[in-house]
Amino acid sequence: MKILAYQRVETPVLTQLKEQHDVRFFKNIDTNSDPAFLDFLSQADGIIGLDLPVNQTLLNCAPRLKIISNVSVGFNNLPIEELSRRQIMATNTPGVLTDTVADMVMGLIISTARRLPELDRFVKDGNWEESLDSTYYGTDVHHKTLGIIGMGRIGTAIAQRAHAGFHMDIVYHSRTRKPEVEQKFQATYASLDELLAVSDFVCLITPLTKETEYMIGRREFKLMKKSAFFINASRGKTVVEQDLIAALQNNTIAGAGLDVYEQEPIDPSNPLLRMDNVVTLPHIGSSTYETELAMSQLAAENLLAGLSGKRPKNLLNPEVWERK
Ligand SMILES: NC(=O)C1=CN([C@@H]2O[C@H](COP(=O)(O)OP(=O)(O)OC[C@H]3O[C@@H](n4cnc5c(N)ncnc54)[C@H](OP(=O)(O)O)[C@@H]3O)[C@@H](O)[C@H]2O)C=CC1
Ligand SMILES: O=CC(=O)O
Repeated sequence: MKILAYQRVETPVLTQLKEQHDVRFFKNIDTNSDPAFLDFLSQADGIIGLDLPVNQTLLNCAPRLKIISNVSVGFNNLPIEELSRRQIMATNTPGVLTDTVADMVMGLIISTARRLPELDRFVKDGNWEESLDSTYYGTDVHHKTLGIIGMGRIGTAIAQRAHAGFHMDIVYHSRTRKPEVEQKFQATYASLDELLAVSDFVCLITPLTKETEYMIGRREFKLMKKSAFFINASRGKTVVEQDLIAALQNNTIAGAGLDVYEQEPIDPSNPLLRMDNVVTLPHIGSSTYETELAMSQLAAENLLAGLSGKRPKNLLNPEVWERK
């Protein structure tokens, strides 16, 4: 089988795949014009990789394609209906990254509230010359109210940490109520507007879909407390980034902790990069040695199952399988 690997597949997994199949790895290329990529795509039976922007044009260049296996839980890069129409399977990697991403979100909350990166820079720049005054104080995290938008796998793992470790009050908004989460973590369900109004930390961790695209903008920032911190680990396009920048510039909210952006990698001229009250991470929610390896392994299992006529464990479009 010919397998196209894109952007991120961990080396041990790539090596294993290469033992059985004809595998080509592509990184940092233009998927619209790179001749070697387009040539291999025209023969590819399967694709494995991170965030390949899949559209009609790309699919028209891939007549043999049977499966696209994302090395991520998010799959907003895949046009699922179009893939189904073409009888191409799509898979993702849910679960194996849940705890790692939740840990990172707690890190973002604490870093933002306690100003850790800013104060780290302060010390390293040689500015710590006397005992610090209130200019450098942070904000408590423990016993505050955490609003989680998107109470799925990762949202639940964040709630567990915040409840058990930090004694936070959990308020959440999701498409459906989660009785188990409410009972286990004493979480309260709220409308989006209610959540925004009561939360000290607003944490966004939904998938990017037609419904969640730009769900947080000027109106929503205005509903938040002036002292609130906004944390986004979902996808950049769930937020109107210009409105976030304005909310931070106008002190509509107190700060933000971000792992995702409208444009990734972020443009160096983006004003978010020059704000001390904003912690900016380079989309590293799942990026630990253990978890990236587990994601690549799961993605490879999904890919190999699909290519050998078995039902992949994490099939996103079961209709393709049912029509076989
Ligand atoms: N920064 C990073 O590195 C990472 C980011 N992510 C992002 O996190 C997302 C969530 O992952 P995961 O928790 O595993 O996914 P899940 O599918 O388990 O959870 C998603 C949750 O979002 C809720 N949701 C969906 N649409 C809406 C909506 N319109 N309004 C409110 N809530 C909504 C769902 O509600 P319901 O249960 O009611 O359907 C569900 O509870 C990924 O899709 C990805 O975009 C993931 C991993 C790493
Ligand atoms: O952003 C990462 C993912 O797994 O989704």
